[in-house]
Amino acid sequence: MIKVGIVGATGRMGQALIRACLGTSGMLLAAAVERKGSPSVGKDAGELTGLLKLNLPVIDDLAQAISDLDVVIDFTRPEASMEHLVVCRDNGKRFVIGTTGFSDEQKAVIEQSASTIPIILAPNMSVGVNLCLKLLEIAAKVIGEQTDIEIIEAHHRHKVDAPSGTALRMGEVVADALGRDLRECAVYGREGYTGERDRKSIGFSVIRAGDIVGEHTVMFADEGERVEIIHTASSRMTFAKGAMRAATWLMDKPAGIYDMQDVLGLKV
Ligand SMILES: NC(=O)C1=CN([C@@H]2O[C@H](COP(=O)(O)OP(=O)(O)OC[C@H]3O[C@@H](n4cnc5c(N)ncnc54)[C@H](OP(=O)(O)O)[C@@H]3O)[C@@H](O)[C@H]2O)C=CC1
Ligand SMILES: O=C(O)C1=N[C@H](C(=O)O)C[C@H](O)C1
Repeated sequence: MIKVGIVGATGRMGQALIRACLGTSGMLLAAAVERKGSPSVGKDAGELTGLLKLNLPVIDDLAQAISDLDVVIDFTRPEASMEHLVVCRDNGKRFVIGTTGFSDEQKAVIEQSASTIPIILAPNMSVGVNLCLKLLEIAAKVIGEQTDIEIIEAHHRHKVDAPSGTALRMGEVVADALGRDLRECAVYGREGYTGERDRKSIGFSVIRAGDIVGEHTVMFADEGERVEIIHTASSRMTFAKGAMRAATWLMDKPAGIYDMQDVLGLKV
């Protein structure tokens, strides 16, 4: 059995992760961790998820449980994930990170830690989004130079980072395929007298509303025709199942930094 620790256990993704873990044969939910001061600490992880009692109380310190875990899955906040990274690194444990919104400095620390432990860092663990990333690479190479490229994403009202990690990764994939640097060509929202569009720019538009799980559209617009690659997530279970697949895949991997393209064998 793979012994799994889930941090952010009572969050939107944490709840889906617990359900996915319990529904995956070969996996054992061995720890459910929340932030210090959370009202969930001490309550049963199964009952909090609306399931049967698991006799697994939510704890508030990953370090308490780490020696008993094979892999830690973290969908929380960048600052929290950075703390959990240190616990995993110091204890030689595999780490699956779904959190988004990291700074460049935080990403550099994650990459350094991957010289010691195996880490998966992926802004979107759904199979469909990762297939879309591959399709985007092809589309950018075929029609990217002649088209205007715009990325539109929509998420629920509680999301705290923008654009989404997925939208940014989509932008990076397209920019890389075209030999552009996203840091130089990205345009984040437009307002006022903007002037005409810079043909080499990649535009980002963000919607935050209601309970939208996650929608991403990448538009390649020419005169006379337009290609759109669209992904719509209708349930968080798609991300949670991807995280279980990632954790299982990581079990026999050496130290290093990986993403879902590695897990799904899409890197060629
Ligand atoms: N890679 C992927 O496929 C996906 C990634 N995400 C990303 O996952 C992250 C979480 O999203 P979501 O579940 O919607 O957010 P939520 O706010 O619902 O959940 C985050 C959870 O983390 C908890 N938390 C915060 N700090 C700590 C800490 N120090 N230790 C332990 N737990 C902590 C929060 O507790 P409290 O609420 O009490 O503060 C909360 O329960 C986001 O960055 C999101 O973008 C989301 C979906 C898919
Ligand atoms: O916060 C979310 O909900 C999601 N976040 C991820 C992101 O930022 O890309 C993935 C997914 O779209 C849901």
